[in-house]
Amino acid sequence: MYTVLVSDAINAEGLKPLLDMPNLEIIQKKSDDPSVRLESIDALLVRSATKVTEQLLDQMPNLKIIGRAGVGVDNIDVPAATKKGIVVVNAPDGNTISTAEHTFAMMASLMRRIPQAYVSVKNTEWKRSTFVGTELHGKTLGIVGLGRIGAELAKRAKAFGMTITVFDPFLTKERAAKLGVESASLEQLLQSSDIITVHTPLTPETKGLINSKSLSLTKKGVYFLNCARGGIIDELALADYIGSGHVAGAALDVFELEPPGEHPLLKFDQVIATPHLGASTKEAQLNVATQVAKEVRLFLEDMPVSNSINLPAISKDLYAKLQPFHQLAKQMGAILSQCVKTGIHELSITYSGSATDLETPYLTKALISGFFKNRIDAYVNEVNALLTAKERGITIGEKISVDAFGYSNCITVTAKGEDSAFTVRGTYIDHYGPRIVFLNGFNIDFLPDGNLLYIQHMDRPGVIGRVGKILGDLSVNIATMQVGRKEAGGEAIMVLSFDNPIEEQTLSALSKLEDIVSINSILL
Ligand SMILES: NC(=O)c1ccc[n+]([C@@H]2O[C@H](COP(=O)([O-])OP(=O)(O)OC[C@H]3O[C@@H](n4cnc5c(N)ncnc54)[C@H](O)[C@@H]3O)[C@@H](O)[C@H]2O)c1
Ligand SMILES: O=C(O)CC[C@@H](O)C(=O)O
Repeated sequence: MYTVLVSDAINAEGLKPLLDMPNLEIIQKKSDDPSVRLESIDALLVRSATKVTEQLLDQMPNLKIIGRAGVGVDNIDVPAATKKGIVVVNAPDGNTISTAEHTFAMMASLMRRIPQAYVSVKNTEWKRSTFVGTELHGKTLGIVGLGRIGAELAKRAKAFGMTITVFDPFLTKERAAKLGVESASLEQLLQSSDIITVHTPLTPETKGLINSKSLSLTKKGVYFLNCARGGIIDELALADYIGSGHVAGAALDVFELEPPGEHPLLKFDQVIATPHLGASTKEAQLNVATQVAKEVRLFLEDMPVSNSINLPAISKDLYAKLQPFHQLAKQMGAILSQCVKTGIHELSITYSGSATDLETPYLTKALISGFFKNRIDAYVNEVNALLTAKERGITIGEKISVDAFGYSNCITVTAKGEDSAFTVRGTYIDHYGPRIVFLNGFNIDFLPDGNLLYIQHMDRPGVIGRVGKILGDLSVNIATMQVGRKEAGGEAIMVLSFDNPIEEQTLSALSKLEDIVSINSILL
């Protein structure tokens, strides 16, 4: 049974993928509502109002996924979520068109003074000469950040006969040419634009990107737009430049603090504003809610998600290929963890044969998460696997090799400690399944699943029989048994599988047997 908390106003129809899911309860309440049992929540769905802070996450130990019905995740402490292994997904393109259209509407309104004229007419005035505007045609629009929204805005502005200058450090020449925009430095953009609009995410690099210094480079009479995030344009600096008459006006959909209340910028008649409405259309809200609900459902059904902020994107087709190896890698990590009881400082993973064609970094993370699963008292998954290893001083090495030891593919992992090393090798055989084919120096062949016993013993007559007898005497049924040795009379291993977990008294009885070197119970 999963519990999903929807803590912002999210389109109800869009939640259908979750509403249709069996064994799932949806609670639609604010996260600070005292009736909400935060500790029981598995998934949290938000827009921009809920601030998903580390403190909130600390109260949600069961939380596995946060879905943001929108683009910007600046209201979510993503590093804190990542550290806790919580997947963060968003709906990156569901509101692109709506936000681009809103930005365009704001630009046209700003230049033609439509909001001011509207208020005047409503006040029974008819001041035609007061509201003389400026055409968009022939003007240079400077776009800072040419991602999804910036690009859609550029298309619309071009249709209105505007010249587009773009500053985006990640913009390639090919994409600029394809969109018919001119790529420029921020300085060039500031100096040449008649209207400047920002469409970057709010990050430590973009906070205050437009500040007093940048404003001093702009043309007198320039206009500014911010329909991305409050804070990308320094609000007080902008207010100074509007106050001095250098900046002719601004259109703002977003503020550093929302709602802005009595804000210095709102005192200017030449500033128009909307209450963060960029994505507020029926279409966008349905799109983002559906997109994020689908993602959360996929995740809860153990399927790959495509729009995660802190997990690599894996398509359904790719995951279908990856899934058997993903499971194998997790099991190998868990086997290693239960066989190696001492501290380790390195996990070295080698992919061979056709396994090298797979998304190996993802498999490495799965293997590490399997390794930590029963070893530490924290939730470790692909999201925080590397971070967890780093925090515990474990170096991760990933290699590829052509030598697949006679198999078509294999994954080999070695855990290295102070003066010991333990190696596990696994393969996936089509139409047969996953097999562990090498364990701590011994060739072997067993299915990594269920309740296993790994016994290291001396290769002497009667050992296997004695193990069988003890288990029989204790009414423990052996499901399968595989043996392996390096040389006659030397050390050997046996791996047994059982229908039920092995009890402590069975382990104790087996460990007292002659010629037994060590016994490990492995639960997968
Ligand atoms: N007002 C609203 O309701 C609303 C709606 C949707 C999105 N947004 C905001 O708009 C932002 C952009 O959305 P998007 O879907 O276009 O995102 P996007 O990721 O497609 O585009 C962001 C662009 O910014 C560029 N960029 C990043 N750092 C930069 C920097 N330092 N200088 C210049 N460019 C930089 C990136 O290269 C990218 O091309 C979102 O992050 C969100 O905060 C607001
Ligand atoms: O939830 C909203 O309406 C705002 C969404 C918007 O700011 C976004 O980043 O997608």
